[in-house]
Amino acid sequence: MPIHEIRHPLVRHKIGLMREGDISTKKFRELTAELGRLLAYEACKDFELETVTLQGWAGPVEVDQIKGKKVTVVPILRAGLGMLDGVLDMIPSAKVSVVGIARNEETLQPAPYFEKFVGHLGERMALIIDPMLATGGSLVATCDMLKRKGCGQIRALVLVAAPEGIALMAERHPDVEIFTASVDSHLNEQGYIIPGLGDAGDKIFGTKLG
Ligand SMILES: O=P(O)(O)OC[C@H]1O[C@H](OP(=O)(O)OP(=O)(O)O)[C@H](O)[C@@H]1O
Ligand SMILES: O=c1cc[nH]c(=O)[nH]1
Ligand SMILES: [Mg+2]
Repeated sequence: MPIHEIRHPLVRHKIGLMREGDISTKKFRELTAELGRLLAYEACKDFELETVTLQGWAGPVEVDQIKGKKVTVVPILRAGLGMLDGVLDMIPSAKVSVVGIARNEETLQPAPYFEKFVGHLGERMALIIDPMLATGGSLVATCDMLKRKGCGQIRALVLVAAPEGIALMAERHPDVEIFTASVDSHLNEQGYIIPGLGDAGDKIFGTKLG
């Protein structure tokens, strides 16, 4: 399963800024959207082009256009919503499918609670978005759902990935390519990524207690 850790300086800089312990909700949210944009840019870089002829200002001109690519972006609620606007800035014609999964904080198992997929998933590439790939349970469950609906082309965009989650995806969904701003060190006993970002959902929505 290919894992693409994007080493572009803008990505390295922005993911670094997100690690500041007392970062504001506003800043965390802005950086999440910006990195969503940059990861989407990378995830589309092998899309096929075709040449079409337009009437330009000085006569006919041949230009490149993306060849009939149908995409559905799949945010995993809640935290995945933080990346959605940035990804749609890059792929404005994409349809959006939504999956709700809550990770049980004791067992770390994913508990799906919502799904609403667009049609014709067999013809679309799914771009799953979620800031955090920790144990991998939530991403594996989302890929399971998409494949049950007939989706055969899946990519995942995550801000930070733990080796444990990458390994689970390699075992369960080796065909799914993952694009990330950082492969981090490990998970702590509570299943949080170290050094990581903390609880991304709480930071995006401002629900952190205390
Ligand atoms: O790889 P995993 O071990 O499954 O953990 C990662 C998941 O946990 C977080 O969501 P959470 O369940 O906390 O929900 P939230 O987005 O509503 O905060 C995160 O956004 C991922 O979806
Ligand atoms: O480090 C982690 C792990 C799961 N979910 C998060 O938001 N952060
Ligand atoms: Mg959370």
